[in-house]
Amino acid sequence: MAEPLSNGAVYHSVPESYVLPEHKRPGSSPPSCSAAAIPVVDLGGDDTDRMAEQIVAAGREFGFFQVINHGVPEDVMRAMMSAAEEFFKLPTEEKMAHYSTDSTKLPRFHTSVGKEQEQLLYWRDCLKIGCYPFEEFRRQWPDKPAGLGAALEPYTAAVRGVALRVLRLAASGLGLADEAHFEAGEVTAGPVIMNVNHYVACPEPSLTLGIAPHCDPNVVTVLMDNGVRGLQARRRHGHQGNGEGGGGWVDVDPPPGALIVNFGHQMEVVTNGRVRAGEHRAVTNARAPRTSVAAFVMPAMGCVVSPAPEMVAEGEAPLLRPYTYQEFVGVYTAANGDRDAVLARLQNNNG
Ligand SMILES: O=C(O)CCC(=O)C(=O)O
Ligand SMILES: [Fe+2]
Repeated sequence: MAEPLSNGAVYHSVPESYVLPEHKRPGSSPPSCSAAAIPVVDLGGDDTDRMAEQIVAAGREFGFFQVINHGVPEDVMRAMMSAAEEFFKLPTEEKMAHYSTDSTKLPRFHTSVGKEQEQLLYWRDCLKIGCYPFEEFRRQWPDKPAGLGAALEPYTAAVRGVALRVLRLAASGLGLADEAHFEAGEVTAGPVIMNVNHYVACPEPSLTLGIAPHCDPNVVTVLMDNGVRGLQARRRHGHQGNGEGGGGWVDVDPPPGALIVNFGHQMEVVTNGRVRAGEHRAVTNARAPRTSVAAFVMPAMGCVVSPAPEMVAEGEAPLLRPYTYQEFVGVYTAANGDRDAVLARLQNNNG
């Protein structure tokens, strides 16, 4: 079992098991130029056509954008972030009461990817929490830190609202017949699951990563961090639907109070590649601990995910073969979230 990094050990160098082979280290691909900043979409006001257009444009290029004037109250965000930070300061035995390498367990405290046997470790601890529906999950929420339970409900409700609003805007920007396409189907009918990620300061950030490059498995994720940078999004080159062609890494540097939104694999599938899943990774830093809270709006497990009819031109094949979300999760877990490996196993062979 790998020892969670936040359990109190002091690291003056990166232990061997965290040292990535050279081609996987954060500095091995060139950074994008600064002009490639992640778009900021203002959700205030009533110019919904502009918002929809910006969301679709950002979805094409990055699968990533930031939202301001999103309506999530500042105190709700602050309470969630302080509870998140407090969790990792708890005494080791209190955190370890939730520790598990069973990826189906909730809540679950783990480190790195969180599998039983990991040859190569990532510089991250994580508390995964089932959040919504509240009736299903509330009684399992950790009772420490004291503010966590009270913070989870308003925060989850608010960011789920932002996620659904973004999906309505995306549907309209894409020209889907039903603005509620994503709510009407089962692709947003599953739970909201949260990753509370924590990256302790790392003595040698060039040797390791907090999270390896991946796209989230779900349809849309809303994320906030504690103001310490570390999230990077990959700009995508190449033409639509082509799994290749990852560009450089761009720092996601949100303005104060902003939320970060990224589309997951299911968005790319529903739009048949017109909007991309945002590939991202987390780098570490030597100065300060970083905490991030990622809320995943999930499909129902039995959901058969397929492109919206309007997103498939005549003669065009769907990117992936039909699958249930349950099957997708199995493939995703086996591939450790690696984008190309996931897509290779679900590609449409008739296309
Ligand atoms: O810490 C971050 O900013 C990224 C977290 C993330 O990608 C995840 O939890 O899936
Ligand atoms: Fe992610």
